[in-house]
Order: sequence, then C-alpha cells, then structure tokens
Amino acid sequence: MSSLYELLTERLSEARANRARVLKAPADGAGEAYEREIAADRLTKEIGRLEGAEKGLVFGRIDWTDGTALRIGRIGLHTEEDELPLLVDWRANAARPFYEATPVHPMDLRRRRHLRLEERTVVSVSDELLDGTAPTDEDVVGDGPLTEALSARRTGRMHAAVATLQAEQDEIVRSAHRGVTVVQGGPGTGKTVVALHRAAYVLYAFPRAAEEGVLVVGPNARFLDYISQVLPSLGENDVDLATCQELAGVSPDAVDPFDTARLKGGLDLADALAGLLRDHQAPAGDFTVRVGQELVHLSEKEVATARAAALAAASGHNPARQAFKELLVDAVTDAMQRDMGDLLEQIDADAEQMTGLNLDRFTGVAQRRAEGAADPGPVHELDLDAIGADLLDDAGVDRAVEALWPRLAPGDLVKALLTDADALAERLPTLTPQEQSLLLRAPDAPWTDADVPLLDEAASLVDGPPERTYGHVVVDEAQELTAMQWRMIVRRCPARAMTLVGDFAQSGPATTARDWKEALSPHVGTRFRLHDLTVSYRTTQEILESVRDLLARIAPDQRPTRSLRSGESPRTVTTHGDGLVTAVVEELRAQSTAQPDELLGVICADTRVSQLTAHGIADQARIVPASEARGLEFDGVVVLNPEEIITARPGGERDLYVALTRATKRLCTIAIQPS
Ligand SMILES: Nc1ncnc2c1ncn2[C@@H]1O[C@H](COP(=O)(O)OP(=O)(O)OP(=O)(O)O)[C@@H](O)[C@H]1O
Repeated sequence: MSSLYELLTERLSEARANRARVLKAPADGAGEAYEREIAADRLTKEIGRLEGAEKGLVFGRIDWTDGTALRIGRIGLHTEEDELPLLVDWRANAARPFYEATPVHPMDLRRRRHLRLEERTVVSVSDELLDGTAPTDEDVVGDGPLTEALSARRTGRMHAAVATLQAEQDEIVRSAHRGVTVVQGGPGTGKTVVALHRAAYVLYAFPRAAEEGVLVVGPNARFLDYISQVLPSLGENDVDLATCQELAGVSPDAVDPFDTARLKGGLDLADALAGLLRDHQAPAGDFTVRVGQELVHLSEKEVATARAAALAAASGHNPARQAFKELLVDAVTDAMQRDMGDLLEQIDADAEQMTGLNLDRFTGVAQRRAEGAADPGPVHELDLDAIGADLLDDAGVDRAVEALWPRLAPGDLVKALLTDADALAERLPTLTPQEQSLLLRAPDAPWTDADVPLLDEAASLVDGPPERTYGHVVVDEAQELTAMQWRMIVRRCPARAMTLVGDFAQSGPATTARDWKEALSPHVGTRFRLHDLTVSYRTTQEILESVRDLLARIAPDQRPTRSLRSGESPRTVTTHGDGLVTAVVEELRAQSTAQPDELLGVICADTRVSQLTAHGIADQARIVPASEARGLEFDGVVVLNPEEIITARPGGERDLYVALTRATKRLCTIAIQPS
C-alpha cells in the first residue's frame, strides 16, 4: 500500500513542480503565453485528478486461479520498469472481473478482495472466494463490503460506490453503447450512482466524448450540491454540473401557477416561437434604398430570394439578418450595374441613331489602341465593391433592413408571444381560449421558472445554437423534464450521446409524459436503450412495504422494488394542528439522543419551511421542502403532515412518495389529527 501512495506522491510532486516550472518560464509574445496557459491548465487538471484519488486510492484486488493478482483503484498507476500496472483504474477492461465475477461465473478468479482505507492505512479487508476452494489463513471471509457501505451513516453528500458497484449497475456503467441509455428503477436503486459512475466511465473510455466534455444535469442546486463530490473523488474534475436554469444562464424571479407552467412545458410552444419569428424575417415586401441621388428598388421576388438564401446560410435570426443585409446589398449593386448597363445601352443606341457610329466598337478600338491590351473590359465601370461596402455601413440601409428583419433579443421573442392575446390565439390554435389566457402575461412581469426553457429556445432561434455543447450528457431525475426542457438538453448534445436516469413514479407537477417513450420520442425517436434497476440500496424493506399502496395508486404498472436493507417499521405520530412544531422538536430530540451523529431530514410542504426555520429546527435537521426532496437521503426522516404535501401541488401524492422514501434507517410521519 505504501509503495502505491509513494508513487502517487511522486506523481503529484512531479506535476506540481512541472506546473511551477511552466508558470515561471518566460513567454515571448501572446502565442507563447497562450501555450504556457494551456500547459499549466493541463497540469492543474492532472494535479486535481491525482489529489481526488488520494482518499481510498486502492479498494480492491483480484487473484486469479493461476496465482497472479491485480490491484484495483480509483486511478491507474504504473512505473516504466514494471510491465504490469501497480494499480489498475476501475474503468479498465482488466478490472471487469472485479465487478462481474460470481461464484457461478468466476471468470477464472479465485478471490475478490475489498479493502477499506482510512488515510493511507488499510482498516478492513473482506474476501469472497469464487472458485469453490476453502479459505486459507490469508483469506478474510466476513461481512460483505456492501453491507458495510450501506450501514455507514449518511453525511449529506453522496459518496462514490466504486468499490461496491453491483453487477446490474456495472453492466450499465460499462456499456459500450454510445447513444441514449435510459435507466429506470424505484427509489434508492442506485440510479444516481449509475449515472455518475457512467459519466466517469465515458470520460475514461470514449476519448472523443471526453474531449467535447461531459455535462451532468440535476433538478436543483441542493441536489447538485449533494452529488458534487462523487466525480472529483473518482479523479474527474472536469465535468460540468448544472440545472436547466444554469444552462440557459437565466435566473427567474417568479414561479408560475402549475397549470401555466405545465402549458409552457409543451412542445407546441417551440413551434409557436418559431412561427412567430418567421413574421420578423421579411415575410413579404419589396425594398427601396437611396444610393446617392438614385432610388434603387428590389422587387418582392428579389427580397424573397435574399430571405431564403440568408436562412439557408446562417443559423439564428440575428446572424441570418446580417446575411440577409449583405445579400440585399449585393442585389442592390447588381441592380445598379444592370440599370447602368441599360442606361449606357440606351445612350449608345440614341447616339448610333443620331450619328451612325457604334460607340462601343469605337471606344473599344480606341482603348485597345491606347493600351495595346487584348481586352480592356467595360469602359464605364462603377466601383461596385466600394458602393457595397458603403451601403453595409449606411444607417439608412440598416433602417430599411430593420423594417423588414429587426434585430431581436430572445426575451423580445418570448414577450411577443406571451404578451399578445392575438399572437397566442394564432400561434397556439390547439389550446383552448382559457389555456391561451393562462399563458398571457404583462410586458413587465418578471421571468418565471417555466419561462427559462422558452428563453433558451428563443435564444437558439435568435442567436443560433448554444456555443457550449457536450460529447455526453447525463440527466438525473430525468422524469422531471418537460418537453421544452428536453429540447434544451438535446440542443447541447449534438451527438445524442446521453445517460438518462429517473423514475416516473417520482414525477413532479410539470411532467406530462408517463413513460420514457412518450418523453423521448419527440427528441430521439425510439433510439434509446432501457435498463431496469431492481434492488434498493437505500430505502428499507419495511418502508417500501409501507408505501406499496401509495405506489399502486400513483404508478399502477410499476413493480415494487425489493430492498437489501431492513430496519425499524415506520411510525406515525398524530398531533393537533398547533402542536405540530412541538411534535417535530420532540421527535428529532428523541432520534438524535438515541442515534447521535446521524443525519436527520424533515420534509414538509414548501409553505411550512419558514415556520420550521423560525423555530430553530434547522439546528437539529435539514429542512427540505417536498418539492426539492428528489434524489436526497438521510439516516432518519420526519415527514410532516402528509395531507398538506398531497394538496400543496398537483401530483402531490408523488411528492409524498418521494418524501417517504428518503430514509436509510428510520421514518416517522407526523400527521395532524382531524378536528
Ligand atoms: N453499489 C452500491 N454500493 C454502495 N452503495 C450504493 C450502491 N448503489 C447504491 N448505493 C447507495 O444507495 C443509495 C441510493 O442510491 P441512489 O441515490 O443512486 O439511488 P436512486 O435510484 O438515484 O434514488 P432516487 O430514486 O431516490 O433518486 C445511495 O446512498 C447510494 O450511495
């Protein structure tokens, strides 16, 4: 073990020294400074990778029946002298048997060993013998490492499960499929674990995707904070974590009523915005512009030709406007040349009629004679390039273009739709008048949560596709996404390489799809692979049994999950309305006295949070509004007033299901006694 840590320390010192050297080296000019920056950046990442792997560097070892062995760790380490690596990265093919071998398919392994380190010392060892041989003195057969991992108390941050990934999870993490992978499963079946380890695997095994970057999307900042340590602890610091709001770069100041939010999530909003935009792209009309003393006119047909060419040449309304302007100016100079040609021809014809001389021939001959050249070109030539350049800078031309094709900001487009009842009626004909009026907003109303995907859609229509795209996108709690949010995600993943994990029984109020097919078909058709996770590693069997009826109501087709854990039966305490806070305080006190150091969570209707905070409950437990409980977990959970959670928002029974399945050990429900 110490030799591995020595090697890690050596690699770290080398990388740190190299970075210091690079940063100190003089840079001659901007080019060299840039290269220096890149080199330093690369070394900083390497240092982060090595530092991240330090904790629990080694966690496994496999021994083959022929006596050879491999150590498995968070990263690979090898020296030049040794042929075999001293430590194999868990994602390498060689590490596969560590996760996949079973006594039925031992894959030529004799033994699988799990190690647990504290600091740099091994504090526990656990062996599984896979070839049917009897244990020797060197084998330590005892409690499984999974049991140990699961019984550890929660810290409020998720940890990597790299040492104990189970076969059904590992199969998805390591899948060679590069397209869309969907993972579904009940609460606590490891969907988040799979999603994050998959992100790490993609970075290791798919270099193209790694180069383009990996993005993990989660439902809210609280959740992202909960998972934020997992990838760095796997040596991966380069993954972007974001909510949809962060992706769009919009911070909304308000929340829509649920019906409005639901409507705003529908796909027809994308068509409505695109349709409305076309009205701002020279839908009809001719174009006249003054050039010097002349008025130059382009016909409706010429404008339409420029419009079509501009839309084909550039993506996004504003970039296409620039192309449109350039094409119009070209058409203007063409028209001037044509007009000038016509005028000269007319003069020549008039002169020939009057004098009997062909001026063209005459001037051509005279010119050639003067220059001794074969073909002098036209005599009366306008400097069309200079005229074109002037026109592009001319304020009058820009005004005339603006009238046909105005520059827009994304917010202008969204407002043009949502503040105009006629536009709503025209662009969303499938909605009822009442639904249309739910969408209507005042021009100065603040942006809402549900406006974010509309603003993002508008940004892509107005300014073109997002600048930052990714080679692979992971979406957690993916059942939460509306169709408009799916469009945001897909826009950022041109290769359509995604890992999507979720559970439709846990859907929030904005979700309208009931299954993956319905959610994904508008975006990726049927091109996705669906996997099921069947075993819960969080929620105890007792808790799962207590929510069985609820599950049957909210997701009648879903098979109940079985759990690896068992614990206390969930309890219900009833109290009068004004005794609620006291009941919570007492319950938390009892739990923290009996089990000090455990992580407790109180989950309540969103409107209760301020009352609990005011009573200092946050000192004893995390207070979580039911709308933000998805994905989180605690050792002990107190669910407050289920009726209130159910009625707080549409689909409230699903919020309650989420709340009731957050505990790893103890669940207490505090209900209000009907008066
Ligand atoms: N193979 C494993 N080894 C150790 N712990 C695991 C393993 N798989 C899952 N867990 C643990 O089980 C708990 C639940 O996992 P996770 O949060 O990934 O489940 P989930 O399916 O995403 O849950 P939810 O549906 O509630 O969002 C976590 O504490 C996780 O660390």
